[in-house]
Amino acid sequence: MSNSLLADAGTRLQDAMKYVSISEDAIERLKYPKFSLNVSIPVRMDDGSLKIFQGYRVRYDDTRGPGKGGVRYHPNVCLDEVQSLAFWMTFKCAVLNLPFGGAKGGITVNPKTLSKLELERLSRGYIDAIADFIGPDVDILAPDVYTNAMIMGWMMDQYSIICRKISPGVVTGKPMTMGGSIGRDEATATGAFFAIQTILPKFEQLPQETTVAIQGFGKVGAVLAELLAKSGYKVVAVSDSLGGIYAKQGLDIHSIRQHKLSSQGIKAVYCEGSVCNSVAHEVITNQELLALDVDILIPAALENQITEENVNSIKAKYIFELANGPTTSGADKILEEKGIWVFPDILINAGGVTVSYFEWVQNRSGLYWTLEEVNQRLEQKMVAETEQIWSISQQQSISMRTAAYVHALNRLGEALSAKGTRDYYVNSLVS
Ligand SMILES: NC(=O)C1=CN([C@@H]2O[C@H](COP(=O)(O)OP(=O)(O)OC[C@H]3O[C@@H](n4cnc5c(N)ncnc54)[C@H](OP(=O)(O)O)[C@@H]3O)[C@@H](O)[C@H]2O)C=CC1
Ligand SMILES: O=C(O)CCC(=O)C(=O)O
Repeated sequence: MSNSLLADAGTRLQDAMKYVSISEDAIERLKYPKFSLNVSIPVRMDDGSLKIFQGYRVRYDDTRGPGKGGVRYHPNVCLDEVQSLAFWMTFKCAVLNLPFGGAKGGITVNPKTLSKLELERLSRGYIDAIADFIGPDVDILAPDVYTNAMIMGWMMDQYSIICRKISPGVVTGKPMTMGGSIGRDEATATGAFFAIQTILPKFEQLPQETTVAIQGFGKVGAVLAELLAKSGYKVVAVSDSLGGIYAKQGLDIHSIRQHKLSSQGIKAVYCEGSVCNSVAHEVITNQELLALDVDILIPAALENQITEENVNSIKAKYIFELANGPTTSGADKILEEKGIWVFPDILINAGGVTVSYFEWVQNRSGLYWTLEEVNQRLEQKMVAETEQIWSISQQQSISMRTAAYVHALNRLGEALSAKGTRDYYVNSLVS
């Protein structure tokens, strides 16, 4: 592990290693991504010019099943970030005991500058470039930052065209009309809600006495904000890429969400409006939001938000990580010393991939479930794994993050050892 974000992610492995009895060979294997692909994607722009975009797909590990993970469109996407996101997917799928390994993809692009047709050509071009390396039994895609069901639909369609057969199982988070699962759009937030509702009673923290600040008001942050507000929590601050708003008495999340959703711009894909201009409230920066004196802080945007530089300003009692990798390992240690509880990404945001798994199962069986069935199964899994990680944390006197890695490592170690030694030397699924 030589580069920074992945190296930082890897320190979590080192911390957890002390509490598991799996082979050194298995740990050594898990320190490196199994397979990283970097592609150039040519796109004919609306003005007739040709633009080349950089795309990535990383399959970090596929010992427990096909690679699984989202695709991010963002100007800062790079190989190091995608490898780190794929690392986290590996442990997340093991935490939830899903029959998947970890993968992730991305394109370096500001998608808000593209027209809908350019976005479609880019998405189809990405699949053309990586088609040999993905598949329903190889590596399965899904949405992440600035990608959505519409984009997943284009990707699934392009893969089906290339394979000359309808292949819904290659992508999850699709539109319902193309084999998507009911409940997937809200699943990451719903899963986090189930985990929060399992954890807070252990601290005798009641919803109506709990203030919440949420950074990021997209597919996961906005939905969780609304779920929490509906259940009596006081959501006092929310933010997006342009800044945030704060109201001591609590925000009207439903109206703010409606404002954001109704602000789809002329490009007709991304919301151009910000929470900042949705209602008349005190406007704050993202840094100010992180430092608010609230009970719960929920980072739901990007990685590296709580760092050694700003950690001492954090006043929340509990941090629930809805984003992937929002807390650096250095900041984590300081939060622990300060007695702030951190509930880790690989557990808290795992509801999305769990319902992606349900979607993949439904695609394979051809039988589609009701929202009640999806949410019942999601709740069962989130509550069971949250309780198990809580027990490990209490029994071993370790943080919830280290406990989550211990839980995942035990499952990964078992699978690696069941495979024997060949897998340590041969990338069997990579031709
Ligand atoms: N979607 C999923 O199923 C899952 C997502 N996650 C993780 O959750 C996080 C959010 O993903 P998702 O909601 O899907 O993404 P979206 O693209 O739907 O939303 C991202 C949100 O973050 C905001 N944002 C972007 N940059 C910043 C910034 N620098 N500071 C503050 N806010 C910012 C965006 O603002 P604006 O609206 O102004 O663009 C937007 O509100 C990511 O870390 C992702 O990896 C984890 C598991 C599953
Ligand atoms: O639904 C999925 O497959 C993965 C979602 C994702 O990218 C994530 O959990 O970070």
